[in-house]
Amino acid sequence: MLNLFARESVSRVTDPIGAWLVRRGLTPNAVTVVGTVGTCVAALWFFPRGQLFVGTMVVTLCTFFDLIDGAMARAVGGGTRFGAVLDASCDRIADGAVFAAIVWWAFAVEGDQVAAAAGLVCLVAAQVISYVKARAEATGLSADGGLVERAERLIIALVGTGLQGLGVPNAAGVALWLLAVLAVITVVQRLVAVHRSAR
Ligand SMILES: CCCCCCCC/C=C\CCCCCCCC(=O)OC[C@H](COP(=O)(O)O[C@@H]1[C@H](O)[C@H](OP(=O)(O)O)[C@@H](O)[C@H](O)[C@H]1O)OC(=O)CCCCCCC/C=C\CCCCCCCC
Ligand SMILES: Nc1ccn([C@@H]2O[C@H](COP(=O)(O)O)[C@@H](O)[C@H]2O)c(=O)n1
Ligand SMILES: [Mg+2]
Ligand SMILES: [Mg+2]
Repeated sequence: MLNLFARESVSRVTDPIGAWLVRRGLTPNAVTVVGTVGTCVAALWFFPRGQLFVGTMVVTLCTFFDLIDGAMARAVGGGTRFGAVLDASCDRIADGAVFAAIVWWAFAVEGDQVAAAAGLVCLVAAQVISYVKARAEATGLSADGGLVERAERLIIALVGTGLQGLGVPNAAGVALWLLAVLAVITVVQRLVAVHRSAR
């Protein structure tokens, strides 16, 4: 949804930043890798220590690199095929680290097995949502869209951890269960889209 409706407005902010970074000599691939490493290190450092609010802020900042790398690619004339694969692969690594760190927090710090279970569903469903699209595209089919694409998934999870970090009880658990349900629905939506596209 955000991919459809927010991308243009976000690009108005990110495109000038991307063009400026390119002029400074940075490459899209470097920004993709730095953002991914930053996201992984921040999530795996802060969340398992129970530092949810600061962790949410740093992870959020690092995920913005993913909006900038595409803007830089556009500034250099559309990017490369390797860059597109690197970007999508790094997204999967970052998503894995974010949800693994939240599951770790829920299980080891909170002792909340119900939230940890929801986090595991989110972890697997997030990977499958993207895999269905990638596999469909590799076969010449399409499977775009769905209720929770990557931006929505990150926003729901990070609002949950951010609010929990501010002291709102069960915010992360509620966000994880909501996201788990929406993510499973999205897997089904993408499979239906592939089926339609195959016909
Ligand atoms: C009181 C509590 C406080 C809590 C505060 C925290 C709240 C958290 C709030 C926001 C966090 C937002 C993080 C969102 C980051 C979004 C990054 C992102 O993933 O963008 C997605 C997309 C770019 O996608 P890519 O092409 O790089 O990746 C594709 C994606 O991985 C697909 O995955 P799938 O959906 O299939 O699972 C793959 O299939 C595909 O292969 C792959 O290419 O960009 C967009 O969708 C554009 C719209 C994003 C809208 C984000 C809204 C963020 C809100 C504000 C942005 C303001 C911009 C300012 C930028 C400043 C930069 C310095
Ligand atoms: N290192 C990179 C990163 C991205 N690209 C290109 O940008 C597209 C993604 O743009 P977003 O605005 O959605 O982030 C991606 O599909 C590539 O075409 C790149 O070339 N190198
Ligand atoms: Mg990107
Ligand atoms: Mg990306």
